[in-house]
Amino acid sequence: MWNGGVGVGVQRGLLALVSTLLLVFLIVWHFKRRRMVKLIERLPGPPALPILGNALDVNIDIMDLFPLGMLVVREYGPIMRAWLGTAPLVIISGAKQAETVLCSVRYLDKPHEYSFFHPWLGSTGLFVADGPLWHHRRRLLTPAFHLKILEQYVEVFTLQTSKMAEKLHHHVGGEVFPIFPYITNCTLDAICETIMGTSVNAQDNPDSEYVEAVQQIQGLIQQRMLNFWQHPDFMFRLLGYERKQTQLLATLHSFTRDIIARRRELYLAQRNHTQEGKRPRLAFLDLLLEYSEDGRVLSEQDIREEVDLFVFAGHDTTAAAINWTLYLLGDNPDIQELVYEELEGIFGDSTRAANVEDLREMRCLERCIKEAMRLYPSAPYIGRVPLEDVVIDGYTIPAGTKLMLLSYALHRDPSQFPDPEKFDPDRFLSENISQRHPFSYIPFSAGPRSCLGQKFGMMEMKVMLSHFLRQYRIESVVPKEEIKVRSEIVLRPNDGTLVRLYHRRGSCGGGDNMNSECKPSEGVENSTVGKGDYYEIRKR
Ligand code: HEM
Repeated sequence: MWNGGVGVGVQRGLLALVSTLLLVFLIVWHFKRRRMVKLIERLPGPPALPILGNALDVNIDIMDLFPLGMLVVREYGPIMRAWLGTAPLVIISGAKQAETVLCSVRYLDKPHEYSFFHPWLGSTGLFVADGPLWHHRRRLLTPAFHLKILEQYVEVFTLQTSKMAEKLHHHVGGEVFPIFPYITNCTLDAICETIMGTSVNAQDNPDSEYVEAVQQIQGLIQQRMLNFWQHPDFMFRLLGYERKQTQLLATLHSFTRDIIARRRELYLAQRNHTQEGKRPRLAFLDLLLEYSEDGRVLSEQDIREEVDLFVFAGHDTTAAAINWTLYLLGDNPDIQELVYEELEGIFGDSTRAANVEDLREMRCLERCIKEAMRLYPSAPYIGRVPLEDVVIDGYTIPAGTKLMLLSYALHRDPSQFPDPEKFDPDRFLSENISQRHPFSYIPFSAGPRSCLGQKFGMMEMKVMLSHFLRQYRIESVVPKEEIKVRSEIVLRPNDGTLVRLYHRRGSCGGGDNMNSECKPSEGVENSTVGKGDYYEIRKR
């Protein structure tokens, strides 16, 4: 009886202590956040629950997120707030507001979620690094994307598209099939060959360990970003995802390390060649090897991280943009005919491959690509975190607040793009561009941290699309109003984009024909890069 009385007393005492501590914690927390909450609450935004904020509103199907986003930004305007639990999120969907964020070097850091890429891409690589480290890497890597260097890649893009066209051959004639997986494997082959100088043969061998690991790691990171309960490391571990990630990383990293080792041997052999005055620069990796010769500028690990980054940043984004352009052309046969006429004007009856001069002539195709990236930007949102308080459109946003630039909504602003859902490539005629705010269209982001691979991507898309459209007529099966997109890091079609294909060249079969005559482009022939070196590398 007496003992029981003491036990109850101790329990009550403990409860009172814990409650007091919790109360003190909540009061301190509340006062610390008071200024931030006050500033954020000045922004328009939907009503939020205590603690949960708007978390329940966004706990919906991944396909419904962007339609919901469109509704809220139309209701609350180009700068608005939401609460993800107790954390504020400022959503920007106006050109003027986007300009303030993207143009300032003070707001360059990326949100915490980007750190989920660290195990794969490292924490010092260009895409994920912040501050002075990012500056240094950006300066170092920019020369690798000089037009003269990119021109030599036209040949790779052509060869890979020829392969894709050949594989699509058996679908011709009215069968409905999803085209997106073909495009993804094609761009993966192209990026690996241009960045690492090595073919991964994703098109011939889509089930290879490396190809599967590239797809799966992106899926893991993607789902971790979207599901906040997987954010803490211990939860990620507890749910078994970390083990899976470690397995995938073993495959990915050992593959890249092996490539680098083999390429280094080749590089050293070629360097000796150079001393005789014949040195080619072949792949992006060669430039990195050059920087690392004395081990001071880039370490072995730095090189691996950058190579992995460029494979990641350069293949899915381009695949998605090619996919959406094809989808929209298949949905707008009259515009597809205009593109085909343009290509006929450039190539006539010839089945030769495109060269750099041809690419410059493809103005109608370029407008279609740009319009497709307006409606379906490969990177539908861009994250930033200001390092100090910033004033955007008259609102003070406290340092550390997560900013989300929603390009998907920005590109549908009716004040900049009247009748925004309509596919109208003429919006990109120069007289129409000059009427718009320069930040109303940002598929490659903008400002100092914009996409480094923009020219590379544009060139690749033009080569691949022109090659494809000269051979095939495409018909989209699902009308645009019924299209569902997955609101992920890269904007993918939910159904793989269902299409039908028809030959352009009747019974002679464009695919085979064009393959047989596919020559290295003039750009490569005339460039300063040593002729035939590409093939030399591939044979080895
Ligand atoms: C259609 C194709 C592409 C699109 C739409 C695209 C879009 C973007 C966007 C929106 C960003 C900014 C991301 C952010 O700040 O969060 C970005 C960054 C980047 N992109 Fe691309 N990209 C494409 C192709 C490529 C290619 C082919 C490469 C490389 C070969 C590449 C390399 C990069 C790199 C390295 C960055 C980081 C730049 C930095 O932080 O300084 N991209 N891209």
